[in-house]
Amino acid sequence: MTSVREVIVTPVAFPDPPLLNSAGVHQPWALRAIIQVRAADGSIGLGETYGDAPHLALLTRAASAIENLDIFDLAGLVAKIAEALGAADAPDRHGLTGDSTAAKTLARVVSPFEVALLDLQGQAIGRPIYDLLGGKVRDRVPFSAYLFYKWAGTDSWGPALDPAGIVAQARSMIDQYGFESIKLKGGVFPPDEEIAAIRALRDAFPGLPLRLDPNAAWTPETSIKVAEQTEGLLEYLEDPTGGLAGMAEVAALAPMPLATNMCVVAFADLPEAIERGSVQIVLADHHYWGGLRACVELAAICRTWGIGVSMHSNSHLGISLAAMVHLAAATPQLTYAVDTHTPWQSGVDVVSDPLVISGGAATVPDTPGLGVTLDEDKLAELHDNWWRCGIRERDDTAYRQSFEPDYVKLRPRW
Ligand SMILES: O=C([O-])C(=O)C[C@H](O)[C@@H](O)C(=O)[O-]
Ligand SMILES: [Mg+2]
Repeated sequence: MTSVREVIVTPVAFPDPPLLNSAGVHQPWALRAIIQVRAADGSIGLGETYGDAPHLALLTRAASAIENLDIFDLAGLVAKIAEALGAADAPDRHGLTGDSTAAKTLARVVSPFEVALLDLQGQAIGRPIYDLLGGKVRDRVPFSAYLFYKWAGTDSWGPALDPAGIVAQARSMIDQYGFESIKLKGGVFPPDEEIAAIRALRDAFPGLPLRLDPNAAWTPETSIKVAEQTEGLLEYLEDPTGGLAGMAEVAALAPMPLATNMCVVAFADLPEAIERGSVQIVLADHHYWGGLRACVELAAICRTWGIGVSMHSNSHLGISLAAMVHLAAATPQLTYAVDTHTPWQSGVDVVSDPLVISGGAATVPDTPGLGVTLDEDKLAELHDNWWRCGIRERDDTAYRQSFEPDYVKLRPRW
């Protein structure tokens, strides 16, 4: 038996551009936590997750609870962490991935440890993680260009505050990464301006599928109007409005499918969503669904009910990217290009061999486990950033208010 000898949780911070969304604007540093699980034979499994202080406190509790666990005992992993957390809940402040509950908090805490144990299992048997998830159905995982309205920052992207700026951002991102599908983060400007940006993208990139995601910034009435005005332009409309009832109202009239990473964010949300017909596509995200295997289960439920599967992203580094690629490789139902914030991270990473997105896709690694290696020097540097940056919790609203004191987070706003 190979068991867990030691677990190290390291908070890190890396520069993040001023990206706008319906909660406010990204702070200058994004927080993550890097998990290292050292097995008795000396091998190390890696995981990556959110780095907000309340989440970090729970990760630390979980880390001590799993010492001596068999690396193949994933049921034991969940049981031990559930026992360590009790009814703890650590909601985030932005609400961009829906409401928090104790069950979702448990899923969020379990996730990076599950990835790290799968990494160890893969190394132990000499197989890539996708083989532990059922096998690879694709060799390349396509990603989408994830566009944001943004302020000028210290980054090289420049501001994007109108349709021309968004088209220029798309062009530059597509030139660098070869993306063949585009998502625009909306909910920032009045809907007419965002519709104009979508039209400008359609004119500039005639063949590429487009998505718009205002993170529940609109009422159902506004959502229906936008859906009508973007008929034929969007592959899907993501979270136009909040809640399963509101989404169902929109879905009944929208000419395109509705997708979500806000109203179906846990298994408990699925029965009502299915009954109401609230969404046609669910964005899986192993970071809050409870890990890679939980997302495979989610995809199976979606297949049963004829719901499509796409994949969500937050600001992340190369361990999460590798985990997302293994999951996407092993999920036949995932037929949409995956979201990623990778282009916004300007090459900063904690791994020495990050997966590369080129030609719009990442090649699935066939090496044992996750297929990426921690760079101790980079980890130390990003951990030092965490000490220096002073940010302990993501708060897009407060950061925007530091520039615009009258700003309030409103959902819906329009
Ligand atoms: O698809 C989404 O809703 C997201 O990716 C949520 C993220 O937090 C995004 O809005 C962001 O990074 O601001
Ligand atoms: Mg979304």
